[in-house]
Amino acid sequence: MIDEDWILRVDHLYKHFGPTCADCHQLTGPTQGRSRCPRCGTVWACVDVNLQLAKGEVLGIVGESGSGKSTLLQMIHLTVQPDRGHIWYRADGETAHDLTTLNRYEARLFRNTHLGIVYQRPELGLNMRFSIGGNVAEKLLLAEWRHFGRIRARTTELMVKTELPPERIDDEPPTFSGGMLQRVQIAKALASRPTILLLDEITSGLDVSVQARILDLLRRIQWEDRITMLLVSHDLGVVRQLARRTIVMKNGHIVEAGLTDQILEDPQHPYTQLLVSSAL
Ligand SMILES: Nc1ncnc2c1ncn2[C@@H]1O[C@H](COP(=O)(O)OP(=O)(O)OP(=O)(O)O)[C@@H](O)[C@H]1O
Repeated sequence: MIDEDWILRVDHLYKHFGPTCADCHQLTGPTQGRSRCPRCGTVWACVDVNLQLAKGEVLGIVGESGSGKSTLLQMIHLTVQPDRGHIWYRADGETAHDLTTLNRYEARLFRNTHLGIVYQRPELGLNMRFSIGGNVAEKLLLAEWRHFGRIRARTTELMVKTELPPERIDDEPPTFSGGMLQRVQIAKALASRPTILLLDEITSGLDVSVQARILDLLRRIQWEDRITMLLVSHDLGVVRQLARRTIVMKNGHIVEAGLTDQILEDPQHPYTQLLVSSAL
């Protein structure tokens, strides 16, 4: 990737949960095979994480449960505050802004305008008591859309785009199937035309055929809208279908990064070799 091409850049990002002690760094990490310090109990969820996202690219993040993928995504989503490090965002032709310096109001507006997120569990991304129209409206109101007619028209447009029946605009999420709920989440995430879409294990737990249709949909959206995506999964098989580049996380650290095809063909780190052999 050309260095000047990035829209999002994460520099030396750290996040821990716990009191920390003098031995934390020696006792945790991929070499030790643990994120939790056995002396003080602190979990090192992300340690010195660096990455760049080019405009319009899909970057995969793979790693086992607890490797720090969701924490990284939440820091980029500005819902978890990093301990240190920077998250730079740069829109077309603009100067870069460090998102970690935004106050709560600015962060919320940025999140609702420029970012969309889809979770594995629909109840995290949707208000289950609001209709589909209400859920999309919630996101648009937070992005400072005010016109009821425009909000309603945008919702119908998004339902068509995500292959949901528009006549179900007033139905509530519990009446939809698992695959449809992921489409509703995608529709809501795309509502304000964000520049970056964050996807956290969104096909885990779905039937293979339903999973394939969701991945097809994302591929089409990425193609049509040129939207930048960060795709988190424990499954290299899912990531390979969408992401040209992939980073591999283990115990809070990035242990390998590169072109997905190259990682699959010639994994360098022993943990990646294990991931690849189990994905084949
Ligand atoms: N709020 C929190 N308080 C304490 N520990 C946390 C908190 N959030 C995350 N952790 C810990 O940080 C580590 C990384 O968690 P994270 O959810 O980012 O991993 P993950 O790779 O996304 O795994 P999973 O796919 O299971 O969610 C885990 O050990 C987790 O228990």
